[in-house]
Amino acid sequence: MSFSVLVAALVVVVVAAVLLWTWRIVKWVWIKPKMLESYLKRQGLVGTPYTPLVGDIKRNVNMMMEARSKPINLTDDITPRLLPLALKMLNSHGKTFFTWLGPVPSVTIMNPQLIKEVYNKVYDFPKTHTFPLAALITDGLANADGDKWAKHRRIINPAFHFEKIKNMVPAFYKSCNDVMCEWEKLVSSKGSSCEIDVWPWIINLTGDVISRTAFGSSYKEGERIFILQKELAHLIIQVLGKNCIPGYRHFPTKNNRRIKTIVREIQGILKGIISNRVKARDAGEAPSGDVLDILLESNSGQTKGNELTTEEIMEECKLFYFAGQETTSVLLAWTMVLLSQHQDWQARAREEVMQVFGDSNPDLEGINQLKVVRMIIYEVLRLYPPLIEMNRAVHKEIKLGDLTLPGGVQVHMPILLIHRDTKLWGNDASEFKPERFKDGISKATKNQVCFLPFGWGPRICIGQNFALLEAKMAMALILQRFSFELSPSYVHLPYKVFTIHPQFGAHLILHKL
Ligand code: HEM
Repeated sequence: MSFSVLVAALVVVVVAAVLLWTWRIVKWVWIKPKMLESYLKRQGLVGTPYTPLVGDIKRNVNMMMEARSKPINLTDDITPRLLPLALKMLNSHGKTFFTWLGPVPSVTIMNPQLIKEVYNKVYDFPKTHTFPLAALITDGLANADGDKWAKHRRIINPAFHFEKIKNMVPAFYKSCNDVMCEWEKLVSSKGSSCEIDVWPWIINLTGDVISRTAFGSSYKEGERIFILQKELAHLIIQVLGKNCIPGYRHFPTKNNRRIKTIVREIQGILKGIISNRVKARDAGEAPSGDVLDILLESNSGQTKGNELTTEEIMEECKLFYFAGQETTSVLLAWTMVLLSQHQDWQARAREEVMQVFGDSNPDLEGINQLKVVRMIIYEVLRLYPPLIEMNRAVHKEIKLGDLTLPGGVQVHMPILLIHRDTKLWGNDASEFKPERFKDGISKATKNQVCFLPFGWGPRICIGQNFALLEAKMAMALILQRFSFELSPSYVHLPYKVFTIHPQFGAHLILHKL
């Protein structure tokens, strides 16, 4: 073959490859989104106009930035700050519409019947995997789908049975009590009251609880994971904004390099903890009853080939840190802020705690009797759900109520808007009224699927009993020892990181009782 023929062949191959890639990109960025858009519009659905590649990401960020630039009062509606685009669409087009997550149409639903269907059909509506980087902290059960999810859930379930969690109450007490003692020292150093930003303390408290309950005897190594996970989450949030730049997470930037180093270090620590535990089990040493032990026990009871690998157990342990710590800390922070604002409810909750425990240490039996505290926690979860929205993917055409959803779209459930929907909760939906939960969740919701702080259906939060017990223990101890109010320096700025954080902390004035 002559040289010129070789060059011509090469040129043909290169041109074909360029054409193929151009076609793929055009299809991804324009043809497919427009086909999906007309499919949805033919069914009468209204949506935002499609902007190639970025969709509504930029619009949403701009709206959020604008909302964030204006300070709000504690009594103001927080939804325009947190879900501005969904709220605007809801107000102008009703409860079902679509917006764009990049080139993917995201169909918002708020009807409890449809929501129930989506949550129940876990195989038809899997997780979305929109942000691959987020999987570095939330992989494992929360990110798995289909049979893999079912297998992991079956093996992990025993670790979160109430029977097991109740044995962790002393660990909850220890972590909460340590923080109370530190607050007492701070308050005493200033007389009988003192301003404290309780937010960082609460983050450490919940991290400490997970280190103790998940890794018991390996608590110190667990603490190091907690510190690294915190840094990792912070770095990932910075990179998420650049998600629409293809391959950005692989660029050798300072952030990306640090992310890789942290991931390696966490994996090294976890591998060490797990292999030491496996050795201890093999040597017949008594298990310590922490989450890891129960998980290993459940795993060893599986038939050959059905167990989780060490890598999979490591992923689950990482997830417990993030899922358990991030969510419970925001629940506690908003509970303290709202009880500072609603002093009448703070007094009622304290009265109940004092009636049940007096000056004694809170225990499981007493915690189960705390009805007012439970009502307050539910109401905080309704008004400030740590996860304000949830998404599911649609891979192949499926009916959902009267809609037919094509493969390639997503379903979006705006939990925060559903929790404040006056049609579902009454005209006082935006008010803090814990009494709506006095006869339990089913009465408050009139048996509709509209109270979703922990999700719903087979994938409902595996750690909800754990979180509620921990939150009640923390609140019982706080109410027993302190009264609290908002400090003049408190600025009410709820903003979304993964969950809703108090942007400038939670500055409260604590009075020693
Ligand atoms: C106030 C505290 C908490 C809240 C509000 C919360 C919320 C949620 C929600 C909404 C989901 C479902 C997500 C979805 O369907 O897409 C979920 C799942 C999950 N949560 Fe929680 N969570 C909390 C505490 C915890 C704790 C303490 C743990 C563990 C220590 C935990 C572990 C998990 C796991 C592993 C999943 C995935 C379950 C599955 O997909 O089968 N969570 N959580």
